[in-house]
Amino acid sequence: MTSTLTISALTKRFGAVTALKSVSFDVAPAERVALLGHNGAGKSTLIKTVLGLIAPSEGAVSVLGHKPGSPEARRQVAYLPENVAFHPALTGLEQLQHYLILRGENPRQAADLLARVGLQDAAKRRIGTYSKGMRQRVGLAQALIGHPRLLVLDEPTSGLDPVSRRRFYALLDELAADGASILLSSHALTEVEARTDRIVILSDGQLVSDGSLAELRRRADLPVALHITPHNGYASDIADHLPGAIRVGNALHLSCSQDDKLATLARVAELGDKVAELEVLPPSLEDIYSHFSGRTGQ
Ligand SMILES: Nc1ncnc2c1ncn2[C@@H]1O[C@H](COP(=O)(O)OP(=O)(O)OP(=O)(O)O)[C@@H](O)[C@H]1O
Repeated sequence: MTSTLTISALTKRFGAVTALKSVSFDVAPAERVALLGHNGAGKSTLIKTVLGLIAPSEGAVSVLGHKPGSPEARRQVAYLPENVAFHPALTGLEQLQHYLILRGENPRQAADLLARVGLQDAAKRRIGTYSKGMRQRVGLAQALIGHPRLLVLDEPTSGLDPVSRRRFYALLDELAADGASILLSSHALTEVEARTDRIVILSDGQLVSDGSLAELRRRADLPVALHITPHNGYASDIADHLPGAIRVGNALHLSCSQDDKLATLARVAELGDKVAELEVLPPSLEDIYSHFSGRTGQ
């Protein structure tokens, strides 16, 4: 199947700064790909290159076989920036009609587009009265003009509440089901985990990981944590039976590699009634992200 987006050995330098270092990946039709990375990792630079706003220093980008920024590519790509700005005095309907006219499309589509993003009831209200989530949805409605094959979304849900985020991703799911590809940048692995098919992680301009969350989890091979709550008086017995267990309050904490998980659980099972409760905690998404991005706390 022909890729919607192909990025081949893309390098971008700004003077002495190399913002992207030989980055390669594809986005297939109907695929939802999250682009993650710390501040300055190169996400915006990559997005700008895909949109044709800046040229690669080396390597190539192809959007449905076209050069980014070419009229053919622009017709098929839509972009939603992190902070969308609209004219506050225009209604949602007027703003959309204006964009449709600029794109040479029939302005009558405005009401349908607004309904698609759930803004039908607010269509005739001034955008100045919209919440951030509503403005973001106007942005998405604008991005839907002309049935783009690739949607490029730069931190589309930053500042949105959990319900608005869920609605936003539900709409992206519909678009992907219609065959559109989605490339969205984010800082939050937790947020994109269930909503994207693949996660690409950039770190200092390099692609450090590319795969589904399950693949990243396997590749990271981070330890599993076990939290054991002993029945009264058995903490010492359990600690003796499980070398490496550390007492934390009333519980005992233990960690083991993925490969040792079953053997460790078998050791815990040997303790029988001495154990009141057992919790098995796989590595968190943040742990996985930190592992690949080489950073913590982001
Ligand atoms: N026009 C420019 N001139 C010089 N350096 C730049 C330019 N644009 C980006 N850079 C540098 O390139 C690197 C990557 O920046 P970029 O904006 O792509 O990161 P990012 O991952 O989008 O970060 P953030 O999450 O903070 O938006 C940074 O070191 C940045 O300072």
